[in-house]
Amino acid sequence: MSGPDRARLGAAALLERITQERVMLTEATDILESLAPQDRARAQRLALTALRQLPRIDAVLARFLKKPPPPQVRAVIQIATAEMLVLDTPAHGAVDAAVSGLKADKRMMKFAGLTNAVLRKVDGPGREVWAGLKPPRLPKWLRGRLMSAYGSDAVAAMEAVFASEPPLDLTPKGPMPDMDGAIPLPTGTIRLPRAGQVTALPGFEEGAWWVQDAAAALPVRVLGDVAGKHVLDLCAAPGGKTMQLAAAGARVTALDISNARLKRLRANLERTGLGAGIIAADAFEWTPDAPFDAIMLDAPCSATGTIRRHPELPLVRDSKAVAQLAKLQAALLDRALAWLKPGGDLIYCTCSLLPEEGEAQITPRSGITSLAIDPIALGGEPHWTTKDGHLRLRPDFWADRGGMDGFFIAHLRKDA
Ligand SMILES: C[S@@+](CC[C@H](N)C(=O)[O-])C[C@H]1O[C@@H](n2cnc3c(N)ncnc32)[C@H](O)[C@@H]1O
Repeated sequence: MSGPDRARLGAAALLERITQERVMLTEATDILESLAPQDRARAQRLALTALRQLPRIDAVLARFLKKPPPPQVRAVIQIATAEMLVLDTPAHGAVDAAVSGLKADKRMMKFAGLTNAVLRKVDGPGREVWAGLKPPRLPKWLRGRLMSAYGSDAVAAMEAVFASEPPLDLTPKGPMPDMDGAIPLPTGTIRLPRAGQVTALPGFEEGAWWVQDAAAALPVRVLGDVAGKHVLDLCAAPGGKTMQLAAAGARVTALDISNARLKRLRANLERTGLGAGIIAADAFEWTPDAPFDAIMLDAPCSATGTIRRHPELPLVRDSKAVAQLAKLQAALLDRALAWLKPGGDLIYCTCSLLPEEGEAQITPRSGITSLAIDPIALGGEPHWTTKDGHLRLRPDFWADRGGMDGFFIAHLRKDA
C-alpha cells in the first residue's frame, strides 16, 4: 500500500473488507501487515471507531450522498467522518488525508472531488444531524433477546457502552510497572482509559501483564486458591485464564482444538515466563489419564458480551449459530464434569449475554452442587449475582468507569 497516510488508508481498507466480506477484524488484519506497528495500531483504532458508530455515520452520509460510491471510496469517507464526528479530529486533517489518499490511487482519483464535497458537508450541517441521532441499535435478533432478558433500560445502557471506545484492561502477573493514567479496579484489573499501541507499553516485553477484560479476569478468581492444584483449562486459547491459573501457582493443563489459537497461547506463556502443559485436541476426542482438582470451562459462544471490543460482531454474525453453540456448551459441560475429582470445582463461563448460553446451561445434575458466588469478595457489586447465585456481568456495569464485557460465570462442585 502506498499513500500519504498509511494508517488512515489502512483503516479504510480494513473497514471495507469487514463490511464487504462480513468477516471479523482479526480475520482481516493481514491487510495491515506492511504497516509499522504504530500505524497498524492507529489503523485498527480508526476502523473500530467507525464500526462502533457505523449506522449513525451512514445516517449522516445518506443526507449528502445521492448515490452510493464504490466501497473503497465509501470506506474512506466513513473513516474521515468517524474522525471528525467521534474523535474530534480537526476537519482539515481528516478531509485532506481522505482526498489525497484517493488522488494517490489512479482508479479512485475521480472520486476525490465528491469526497471533498461530502466531507465538507459532514463538517457543516452534518454535525447537527449527528447530534440528533442516538447510539446505534443492536440488530433486531439480538436486541429482542436482550430486551426479554434484561429490559429496555438495560439494553439502551448497553448500546450506549457499545458505542464508546472501551478502556484497555490488563491483568498483572505481579507488581505492575508505572503507567500513565493506570487505574486499579477493585477486582484486581489495571485499567488504562485509552489503549494505544499495546506492545509499546511498559512491561510488555518483560511479560509483567497481559491484556484481559475486567470481566474475563473474574472466572479464575472465583476458583479461589489454586496453588499446587492440578487444573484443566478446557478451551484455553489464547490463554488469558491459563496465565492467571499458572501465575496463581496451579499446575495447568491447557487444552484447545485450534492450533492457530494455541500458537498465541504459547507466545503468551513465553512472554510472561509462565508454564502449562499444552494439548492440541478436540475435547470430544480426548480423555485425561486422571481426574482434575479443578476445571475451567470457558466455552465457545456467541461472544455477544464482547461487542464493545468487537463492534463488527453484530454485522458479521446472526442468530443462526446460537442453538448449535448452546448444544456444544451443554455437551462440553457434561464431559468436563466427568473429569473432576470428588470434591473438585468447575467454573463454567461464557462471554455471552444470552441466557441460553449461560443461566440455562446450569441445570440440576445428580452429584453436582451449584455454589453461590459472592461478588463482594471479588471486589464487585451485590447486583452482579442472579437469584441462583451465579455471576451475570453486563457491559453497562461500571459504565462510568468504562464498562466491562458481558460474562456469565457459574461455580459447580462435585460431591465428595
Ligand atoms: C472463549 S474461547 C477461550 C478463551 C480462553 N479461555 C481465554 O481466556 O483466553 C473458546 C475456545 O474454545 C475452543 N474450542 C472450541 N471447540 C472446542 C473443542 N471441541 N475442543 C477444544 N476446544 C474447543 C476454541 O478454539 C476457543 O479457543
